[in-house]
Amino acid sequence: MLNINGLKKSFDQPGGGRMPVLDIPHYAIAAAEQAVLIGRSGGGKTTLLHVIAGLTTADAGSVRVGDIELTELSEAGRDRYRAAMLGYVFQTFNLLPGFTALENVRLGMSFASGRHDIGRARELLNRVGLSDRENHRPAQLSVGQQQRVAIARALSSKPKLLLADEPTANVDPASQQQVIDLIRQTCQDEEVALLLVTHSMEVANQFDRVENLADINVAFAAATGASQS
Ligand SMILES: Nc1ncnc2c1ncn2[C@@H]1O[C@H](COP(=O)(O)OP(=O)(O)OP(=O)(O)O)[C@@H](O)[C@H]1O
Repeated sequence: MLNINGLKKSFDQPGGGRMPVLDIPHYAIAAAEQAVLIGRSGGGKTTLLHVIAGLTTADAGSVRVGDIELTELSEAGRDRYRAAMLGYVFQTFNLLPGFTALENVRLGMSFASGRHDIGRARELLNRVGLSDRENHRPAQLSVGQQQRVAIARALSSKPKLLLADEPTANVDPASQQQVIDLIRQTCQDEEVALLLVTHSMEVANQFDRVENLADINVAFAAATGASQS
Protein backbone atom coordinates (compact mmCIF):
# COMPACT_ATOMS: atom_id res chain seq x y z
CA MET A 1 0.00 0.00 0.00
CA LEU A 2 2.80 2.43 1.00
CA ASN A 3 6.21 1.89 -0.54
CA ILE A 4 9.06 4.31 0.06
CA ASN A 5 12.44 3.86 -1.60
CA GLY A 6 15.47 6.14 -1.48
CA LEU A 7 13.48 9.05 -0.06
CA LYS A 8 15.48 12.19 0.67
CA LYS A 9 14.26 15.47 2.07
CA SER A 10 16.22 18.44 3.31
CA PHE A 11 15.27 21.97 4.33
CA ASP A 12 16.91 25.36 3.81
CA GLN A 13 18.51 26.60 6.98
CA PRO A 14 17.98 30.18 8.20
CA GLY A 15 21.76 30.70 8.27
CA GLY A 16 22.25 29.20 4.80
CA GLY A 17 22.82 25.66 3.58
CA ARG A 18 20.42 22.76 3.78
CA MET A 19 19.79 20.32 6.60
CA PRO A 20 19.02 16.73 5.63
CA VAL A 21 15.97 15.57 7.60
CA LEU A 22 14.95 12.37 5.81
CA ASP A 23 17.12 9.76 4.10
CA ILE A 24 15.06 6.60 4.11
CA PRO A 25 16.40 3.73 2.00
CA HIS A 26 13.21 1.71 2.37
CA TYR A 27 9.97 1.74 4.32
CA ALA A 28 6.70 0.03 3.48
CA ILE A 29 3.28 -0.63 4.95
CA ALA A 30 0.99 -3.35 3.62
CA ALA A 31 -2.70 -2.83 2.85
CA ALA A 32 -4.72 -2.49 6.08
CA GLU A 33 -1.55 -2.84 8.18
CA GLN A 34 -1.17 -0.71 11.32
CA ALA A 35 2.29 0.75 11.94
CA VAL A 36 3.59 3.12 14.59
CA LEU A 37 6.58 5.44 14.43
CA ILE A 38 8.26 6.80 17.52
CA GLY A 39 11.43 8.87 17.75
CA ARG A 40 13.11 11.94 19.12
CA SER A 41 11.74 15.43 18.71
CA GLY A 42 12.97 16.96 15.46
CA GLY A 43 13.75 13.53 14.01
CA GLY A 44 11.53 14.07 10.96
CA LYS A 45 8.31 12.21 11.84
CA THR A 46 5.96 15.00 10.84
CA THR A 47 8.04 15.74 7.76
CA LEU A 48 7.69 12.10 6.71
CA LEU A 49 3.90 12.21 7.18
CA HIS A 50 3.77 15.44 5.16
CA VAL A 51 5.72 13.83 2.32
CA ILE A 52 3.40 10.80 2.34
CA ALA A 53 0.40 13.16 2.35
CA GLY A 54 1.81 15.11 -0.58
CA LEU A 55 1.88 18.27 1.55
CA THR A 56 5.67 18.45 1.16
CA THR A 57 7.57 17.27 -1.89
CA ALA A 58 10.52 14.89 -1.66
CA ASP A 59 13.92 15.94 -3.01
CA ALA A 60 14.61 12.46 -4.37
CA GLY A 61 13.35 8.92 -4.30
CA SER A 62 10.06 7.15 -4.75
CA VAL A 63 6.91 7.37 -2.62
CA ARG A 64 4.15 5.07 -3.86
CA VAL A 65 0.71 4.80 -2.32
CA GLY A 66 -1.23 2.04 -4.01
CA ASP A 67 -0.30 2.46 -7.68
CA ILE A 68 0.22 6.22 -7.40
CA GLU A 69 3.77 7.57 -7.55
CA LEU A 70 3.55 10.78 -5.54
CA THR A 71 6.80 12.24 -6.79
CA GLU A 72 5.38 12.38 -10.32
CA LEU A 73 2.21 14.26 -9.40
CA SER A 74 1.52 17.95 -9.99
CA GLU A 75 0.14 20.02 -7.12
CA ALA A 76 -3.39 19.45 -8.43
CA GLY A 77 -2.63 15.75 -8.74
CA ARG A 78 -1.49 15.66 -5.14
CA ASP A 79 -4.73 17.38 -4.09
CA ARG A 80 -6.72 14.70 -5.92
CA TYR A 81 -4.58 11.93 -4.42
CA ARG A 82 -5.18 13.28 -0.90
CA ALA A 83 -8.91 13.51 -1.47
CA ALA A 84 -9.18 10.01 -2.91
CA MET A 85 -6.68 8.00 -0.88
CA LEU A 86 -5.75 9.70 2.33
CA GLY A 87 -7.09 10.57 5.77
CA TYR A 88 -5.08 12.75 8.16
CA VAL A 89 -5.64 13.14 11.90
CA PHE A 90 -3.72 16.09 13.30
CA GLN A 91 -2.43 16.73 16.79
CA THR A 92 -4.46 19.95 16.87
CA PHE A 93 -7.66 18.50 15.31
CA ASN A 94 -7.93 21.29 12.65
CA LEU A 95 -11.73 21.37 12.71
CA LEU A 96 -13.44 24.37 11.12
CA PRO A 97 -14.78 26.42 14.06
CA GLY A 98 -17.82 27.87 12.29
CA PHE A 99 -19.22 24.48 11.30
CA THR A 100 -21.04 21.84 13.30
CA ALA A 101 -19.63 18.37 13.97
CA LEU A 102 -21.77 16.92 11.19
CA GLU A 103 -20.75 19.65 8.74
CA ASN A 104 -17.07 19.14 9.57
CA VAL A 105 -17.38 15.43 8.77
CA ARG A 106 -19.28 16.14 5.56
CA LEU A 107 -16.66 18.67 4.47
CA GLY A 108 -14.07 15.91 4.71
CA MET A 109 -15.76 14.01 1.92
CA SER A 110 -16.74 16.86 -0.36
CA PHE A 111 -13.39 17.09 -2.14
CA ALA A 112 -13.22 13.37 -2.70
CA SER A 113 -16.59 12.63 -4.17
CA GLY A 114 -17.93 16.05 -5.04
CA ARG A 115 -20.94 15.37 -2.85
CA HIS A 116 -21.84 15.31 0.80
CA ASP A 117 -23.00 11.84 1.80
CA ILE A 118 -24.95 12.71 4.92
CA GLY A 119 -25.70 9.05 5.66
CA ARG A 120 -22.01 8.21 5.83
CA ALA A 121 -21.29 11.32 7.92
CA ARG A 122 -23.99 10.30 10.43
CA GLU A 123 -22.76 6.70 10.47
CA LEU A 124 -19.23 7.89 11.29
CA LEU A 125 -20.40 10.25 14.01
CA ASN A 126 -22.38 7.38 15.46
CA ARG A 127 -19.30 5.17 15.31
CA VAL A 128 -17.24 7.71 17.27
CA GLY A 129 -20.08 8.01 19.80
CA LEU A 130 -21.20 11.53 18.92
CA SER A 131 -24.62 11.06 17.34
CA ASP A 132 -26.07 13.36 19.97
CA ARG A 133 -23.52 16.09 19.23
CA GLU A 134 -23.89 16.46 15.48
CA ASN A 135 -25.13 20.05 15.68
CA HIS A 136 -22.47 21.17 18.15
CA ARG A 137 -19.66 23.39 16.92
CA PRO A 138 -16.05 22.52 17.95
CA ALA A 139 -16.01 25.10 20.79
CA GLN A 140 -19.07 23.36 22.24
CA LEU A 141 -17.28 20.00 22.36
CA SER A 142 -14.68 18.65 24.77
CA VAL A 143 -11.19 18.19 23.32
CA GLY A 144 -11.66 14.42 23.27
CA GLN A 145 -14.92 14.87 21.37
CA GLN A 146 -13.23 17.26 18.93
CA GLN A 147 -10.58 14.68 18.15
CA ARG A 148 -13.30 12.06 17.64
CA VAL A 149 -14.99 14.36 15.12
CA ALA A 150 -11.61 14.79 13.43
CA ILE A 151 -11.24 11.00 13.22
CA ALA A 152 -14.69 10.72 11.65
CA ARG A 153 -13.77 13.47 9.18
CA ALA A 154 -10.46 11.79 8.28
CA LEU A 155 -12.28 8.56 7.47
CA SER A 156 -15.25 10.16 5.72
CA SER A 157 -13.88 9.82 2.21
CA LYS A 158 -13.06 6.12 2.70
CA PRO A 159 -9.28 6.53 2.49
CA LYS A 160 -6.87 3.67 1.90
CA LEU A 161 -4.28 5.15 4.26
CA LEU A 162 -4.78 7.07 7.49
CA LEU A 163 -1.94 9.21 8.84
CA ALA A 164 -2.25 10.16 12.51
CA ASP A 165 0.27 12.64 13.92
CA GLU A 166 0.31 12.40 17.71
CA PRO A 167 -3.48 12.16 17.84
CA THR A 168 -3.60 11.92 21.63
CA ALA A 169 -1.09 14.69 22.43
CA ASN A 170 -3.72 17.34 23.15
CA VAL A 171 -6.46 15.06 24.42
CA ASP A 172 -7.23 14.70 28.12
CA PRO A 173 -5.91 11.45 29.62
CA ALA A 174 -9.40 10.04 30.07
CA SER A 175 -10.09 10.32 26.32
CA GLN A 176 -6.71 9.14 25.06
CA GLN A 177 -7.51 5.45 25.11
CA GLN A 178 -10.87 6.07 23.47
CA VAL A 179 -9.18 7.97 20.63
CA ILE A 180 -6.65 5.17 20.06
CA ASP A 181 -9.31 2.45 20.25
CA LEU A 182 -11.42 4.33 17.70
CA ILE A 183 -8.56 4.79 15.27
CA ARG A 184 -7.48 1.15 15.55
CA GLN A 185 -10.94 -0.36 15.34
CA THR A 186 -12.23 1.85 12.54
CA CYS A 187 -9.13 1.28 10.44
CA GLN A 188 -9.50 -2.46 10.98
CA ASP A 189 -13.21 -2.46 10.13
CA GLU A 190 -12.76 -0.34 7.01
CA GLU A 191 -9.47 -1.99 5.95
CA VAL A 192 -7.55 1.26 6.09
CA ALA A 193 -3.77 1.13 6.52
CA LEU A 194 -2.57 3.22 9.46
CA LEU A 195 0.66 5.08 10.10
CA LEU A 196 0.56 6.62 13.56
CA VAL A 197 3.22 8.83 15.13
CA THR A 198 3.35 9.11 18.89
CA HIS A 199 5.62 10.09 21.76
CA SER A 200 3.63 7.89 24.12
CA MET A 201 5.04 4.43 24.75
CA GLU A 202 1.73 3.58 26.38
CA VAL A 203 0.09 4.17 23.00
CA ALA A 204 2.88 2.60 20.93
CA ASN A 205 2.95 -0.59 22.99
CA GLN A 206 -0.61 -1.39 21.98
CA PHE A 207 0.47 -1.98 18.38
CA ASP A 208 2.23 -5.01 16.93
CA ARG A 209 4.48 -2.97 14.66
CA VAL A 210 6.46 -0.15 16.29
CA GLU A 211 9.62 1.35 14.82
CA ASN A 212 11.89 4.18 15.83
CA LEU A 213 12.29 6.56 12.90
CA ALA A 214 16.03 6.68 13.64
CA ASP A 215 16.23 3.01 12.64
CA ILE A 216 14.82 3.60 9.16
CA ASN A 217 16.07 7.15 8.59
CA VAL A 218 19.81 7.49 8.08
CA ALA A 219 19.77 11.30 7.54
CA PHE A 220 21.06 12.22 10.96
CA ALA A 221 23.55 9.36 11.09
CA ALA A 222 25.04 10.67 7.83
CA ALA A 223 25.09 14.26 9.12
CA THR A 224 26.84 13.22 12.32
CA GLY A 225 29.40 11.20 10.39
CA ALA A 226 30.07 14.09 8.03
CA SER A 227 30.53 16.61 10.82
CA GLN A 228 32.95 14.32 12.62
CA SER A 229 35.15 13.70 9.61
N1 LIG B 1 9.58 24.03 6.61
C1 LIG B 1 10.73 23.80 7.26
N2 LIG B 1 11.82 24.56 7.03
C2 LIG B 1 12.99 24.31 7.66
N3 LIG B 1 13.17 23.30 8.54
C3 LIG B 1 12.11 22.52 8.80
C4 LIG B 1 10.84 22.73 8.19
N4 LIG B 1 9.98 21.77 8.65
C5 LIG B 1 10.69 21.02 9.53
N5 LIG B 1 11.96 21.46 9.61
C6 LIG B 1 13.03 20.88 10.43
O1 LIG B 1 13.05 19.48 10.18
C7 LIG B 1 13.36 18.77 11.38
C8 LIG B 1 12.30 17.68 11.57
O2 LIG B 1 11.04 18.28 11.94
P1 LIG B 1 9.74 17.39 12.19
O3 LIG B 1 8.65 18.33 12.55
O4 LIG B 1 9.54 16.52 11.03
O5 LIG B 1 10.20 16.53 13.44
P2 LIG B 1 9.36 15.57 14.38
O6 LIG B 1 10.11 14.29 14.48
O7 LIG B 1 7.94 15.49 13.91
O8 LIG B 1 9.43 16.35 15.76
P3 LIG B 1 8.42 16.38 17.01
O9 LIG B 1 8.45 15.00 17.59
O10 LIG B 1 9.05 17.40 17.92
O11 LIG B 1 7.07 16.79 16.51
C9 LIG B 1 13.42 19.79 12.49
O12 LIG B 1 14.77 20.05 12.78
C10 LIG B 1 12.77 21.03 11.91
O13 LIG B 1 13.37 22.20 12.41
